Order: sequence, then C-alpha cells, then structure tokens
Amino acid sequence: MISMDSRTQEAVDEGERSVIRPPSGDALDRDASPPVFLYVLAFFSALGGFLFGYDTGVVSGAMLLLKKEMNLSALWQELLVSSTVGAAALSALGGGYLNGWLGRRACILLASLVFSIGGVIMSLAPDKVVLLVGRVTVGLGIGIASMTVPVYIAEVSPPHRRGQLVTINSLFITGGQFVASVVDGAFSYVSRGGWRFMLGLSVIPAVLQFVGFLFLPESPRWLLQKGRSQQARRALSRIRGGRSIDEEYDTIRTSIEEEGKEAGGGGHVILQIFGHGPTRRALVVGCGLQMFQQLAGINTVMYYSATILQMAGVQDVKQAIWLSAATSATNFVFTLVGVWLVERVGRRKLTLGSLLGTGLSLSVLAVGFWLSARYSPPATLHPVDAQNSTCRLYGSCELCMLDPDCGFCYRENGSAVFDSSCVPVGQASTDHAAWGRCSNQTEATGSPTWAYNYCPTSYSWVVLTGLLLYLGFFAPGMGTMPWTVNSEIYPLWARSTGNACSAGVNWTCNVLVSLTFLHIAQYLTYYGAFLMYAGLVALGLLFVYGCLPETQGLQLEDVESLFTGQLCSCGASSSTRHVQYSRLNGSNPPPSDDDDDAATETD
Ligand SMILES: O[C@H]1[C@H](O)[C@@H](O)[C@H](O)[C@@H](O)[C@H]1O
Repeated sequence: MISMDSRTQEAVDEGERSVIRPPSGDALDRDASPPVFLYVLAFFSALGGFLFGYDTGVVSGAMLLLKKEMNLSALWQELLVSSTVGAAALSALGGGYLNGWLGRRACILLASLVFSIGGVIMSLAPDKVVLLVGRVTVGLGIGIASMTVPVYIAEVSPPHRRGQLVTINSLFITGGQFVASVVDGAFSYVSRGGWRFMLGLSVIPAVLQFVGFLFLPESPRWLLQKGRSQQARRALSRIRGGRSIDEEYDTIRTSIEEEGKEAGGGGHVILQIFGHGPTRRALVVGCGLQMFQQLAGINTVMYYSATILQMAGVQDVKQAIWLSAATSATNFVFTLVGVWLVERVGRRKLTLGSLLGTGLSLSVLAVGFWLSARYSPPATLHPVDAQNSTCRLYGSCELCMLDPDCGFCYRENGSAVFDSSCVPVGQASTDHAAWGRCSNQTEATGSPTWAYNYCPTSYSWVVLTGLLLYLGFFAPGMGTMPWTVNSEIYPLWARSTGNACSAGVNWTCNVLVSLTFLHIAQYLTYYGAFLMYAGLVALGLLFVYGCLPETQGLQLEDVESLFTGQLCSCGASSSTRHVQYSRLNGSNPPPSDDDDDAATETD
C-alpha cells in the first residue's frame, strides 16, 4: 500500500490524465496541532449535535410528568414523541436544498434560531396542541442541524484531524442525551410544571450557538463553489490561524473547478448523483450506514434501558430514571472512545469492530431475555375479574408482560416469587393495577410488588451485561461513523444533497424502529426482537465489509476516487484500499461509470 508521502509521484500511465495530487501544506503538516480557533469552530457547531441529543432525549422524562398534568392519552404521548423525529426526517431532506443555496453557516444559524423558538414555545405551552407545535419546531431544527453540522466541520478541518473533529459532533449528541437524562432526573421531583424546565432549557445552548455563529466564518469550500474566492481565501486563512494556505487553497479551488465540469450534466442534483457512478455508489454506502445504525436498535435499547434495569431489580421509578441516566452516560463515555480511536484505527476497522461487538451483545441480550422468559414465574392466583379482561388467561409473567393492558402482581421471598397474578393495568397510570392488591401501591414491607412491562428474574445480570456490552461496542463505531463518513464521501456538488438523503434515511428508520418495537416484541417476544436486530447487524457487517472504503487522511477532494471501482468490492481487495486519484485541470474525460481506469490505484 502506498504511503501518503509518495502521493507527489506523478502517474505515468496512459495519457498522463491522472496525477497523484500533491498534498496540501496542511496535509503535510500532520504533526502541527491545529489552531485553537478550529476547536472553537467545532465546539459551536457541535452545539447543534448537543441540541439534537437533548431534544430527542429529554422527552421521555418530561412525558412522565406531562401525561399526568395534561391527562394525555397514549396517542397524544406517541404524537409528542414521534412528531419531533418525523419533522427531523422531513427537514433533513429539505436541509439539503437550503445548504446548497444559503450555505452551511446560514443553515446552522437558522437551525439554532428554530431550536430557540421551539424551546420557548414548549416551555410556555398552555395546552397539548401548542406543545405539539413546539415539538415539531424543534424537530425541524434537529433535521437541519443533523445534516449541516458534520458537513461544516468536515469542510473546515485539515484531513488528518477531520475524523476526530466530526466525531466530536456525535460526542455532543450523546452528551446532549446524557444531560437530558440528568435534567429529567432532577426535575422529576418538581411535579407541577417540571416539564417546562426540562423542555425549555434547550434554549440556552441554542442561543449560545446562534450568537457564536454570528462571528464564525462560512465554509471556504462552499464560498469557492459560489465563486466568492476572496471571501473563501479570507475564511480559510482565519480558520488556519494565519498559517500559509496557498497550497491548500489552490488544491481546493482546482478540484472544485474540475467537479463543476464533472457535475455539469444539468438537472436536479439527485438525478445527477444517480447518473454519476462514483457519487451514486457513495450515496448507497452513506444511506446504508445510516440505515444499519438505526436497524441495530440503538434507540430501543436506550429507550428500554429503564425496563431492562427494572428487570435487574430496580423497582423504584425515580431510581430507574437515575439509572437510565447511567445508561446515557455509558453511551457518552464510549462515544469518547470513538473520538479517540477514529484517527488511530480508521473508519472502516472501527465500524467493522463495532458491528461485530454490537451483534454479539445483541445475542447476549437475546439470551438474557430468553432465559428470563423460559424461567418466568407462573401466575399462581387467578382472582375473579369483573371486567373479564384477557389478563387472567395468561399463565406466566412473560405472557402477561407482553400484553400492554396487563401487569404482574406478586410477593417475593428472597428470589422466590409467590402469590402472583396477572391483572389489568390502571387507566390513569401504569404505576399500579386497575383493582385488587396492587391497585394502591405502598412502600410498606410485605405489600405486593407491581411489575408493569417487566418480570422478576434471576437472569437480569445476563441482560445487564448485554446492555453494557451493547453500548460499549455500538457507541464508538456505529454510533459515530455513519455521521462522520457521510460528511466526507461526497464531492462538493453533491455533498448537501447526499447528506440530506442519508440523514433523512437515518431519521426515517429511527421512526420505523421505535414505532414497531412493541409490536415486534408482542409477536416475537423480547428475545425474538433482539435476535432480529442481531440478524440485521449481521447483514450490516457484510455490507460494511464489502462496501465501506477507508477515507482516513484523504483530502475531501480525493475521497471520490475511492468509489470509482465496483460497489462493494472493498472486502475483495485490501481492507484499506488507498487510491490516489486526481485529474489535471482541463484534461479530464467526461464522467461515466467506467471512469475507473482514470484512477491510479496503488497497494
Ligand atoms: O448517532 C446517534 C447516537 O448514537 C444516538 O445515541 C442515537 O440516539 C441516534 O439515533 C444516533 O443517530
């Protein structure tokens, strides 16, 4: 495999059409630490990721209070949770157009403005309809931020730090989810109006980002694409802290001019992407990664962590909320591992390792749930049910738990369960039964325990181990790399649209997985559902093994060359196929699917 240093060597093959692009001054300058300003830029941009994590995470705790205060039906609860994710899916798609038209900086400013407005609406909402408007508004902000921020950071970063800096955005996403769970825990004690603080606090980082971005520059690459070369030069020089930028500037400008000719097919960008082999293949890889991220079930694992913890014996609701903050903290800490690893092992190995571990942990989770179901305590009492509900028909806790209308009421002596029955859940709250021994829950010793959505089991340690392993493996690779890789695989002319599509796929699959989990669990049981996710992860592993090339260390303008070969041929050649590829200004052939031979591949 060729080293980066030999990239100055000129290709001697046919027609001299291909040359190895000389590295920019910056690329050569690998050991020089990037100017502090770059970190300031990454920080203010990644606040968008923080808001993404905060606003998607905070709602579960807020809902516990809201459903009591506003007397919300199950439909309204579902609407308030999924409307944000649905709006994010739509605005991520629309964000592609805005990004190309207005630029990255304007889109980030717009997203933070929308976040602030949404936060204010939610915290002041007099009723559920206004609350819904607020949730949709923040969803619109999340969609735009989720696709713009990684692109912006990638475009301002030097190649050898790009992976790390973009991955910081993912760190902020999981950081936002963690802070949200702590805020949820803290305000869960404020039973009246606590949700206003939970939902409204997001205004602070949103305003901070808005003000910060008023003083930060636009992406030089976008400026150059729009022909604003003077502004681009000034922005790049500011971002590079006054270091010499001539070489880097010329490299970017030349590539953009070339790209402009390449993409010149006319028509909508998405049609151009479909018509241009390398970019089409990049889009398949980008969307595939985002799809498999969600199909690996991260959001069900996060969402059901409270249930999993209850199975592990944590029966107090407040304690369960705090322990799910520990789950988010684990997700956050392991994302930090991803930030540390990305420039050390590269994107491809990190993603492959992560998927392998995620699949195994899902299998551990499935085994844990299977053992719990297999040895699920039987219902020994069958009280007379005036309402004639289906609950009394279930012979074990497992069957009882899978019916959302029923819960398990039991007494315990050590780990032995006795005097157990399956009874209907309360109408107003799932915290107690509709009638009978468990309808009036007290902490008094000897009073029966009410288990809704979980079963007492002595195999909870297997499930807990699976949960920790899952987060440990998922967070550094699959949690981060889909966003990072998408920010770097498209040529500039297709970058906004490519990221919009792949972010749209992410959000759509997010909605799909969250909405279907309970139904799947009902049909396949919990262990069947987790086994299914493990199967999907196995497919993801094959996809990544075959299709994801290594983008580490390459100039953004060189990444396109990795997609000139057949789609999904990465595994067949070297795992880190480095293709150095560039065309001499003005001498490149028209783009086609067959322009592989214009690439100079070196192993
Ligand atoms: O990368 C993020 C991260 O892994 C989050 O924890 C998850 O909730 C999001 O859906 C995902 O896109």
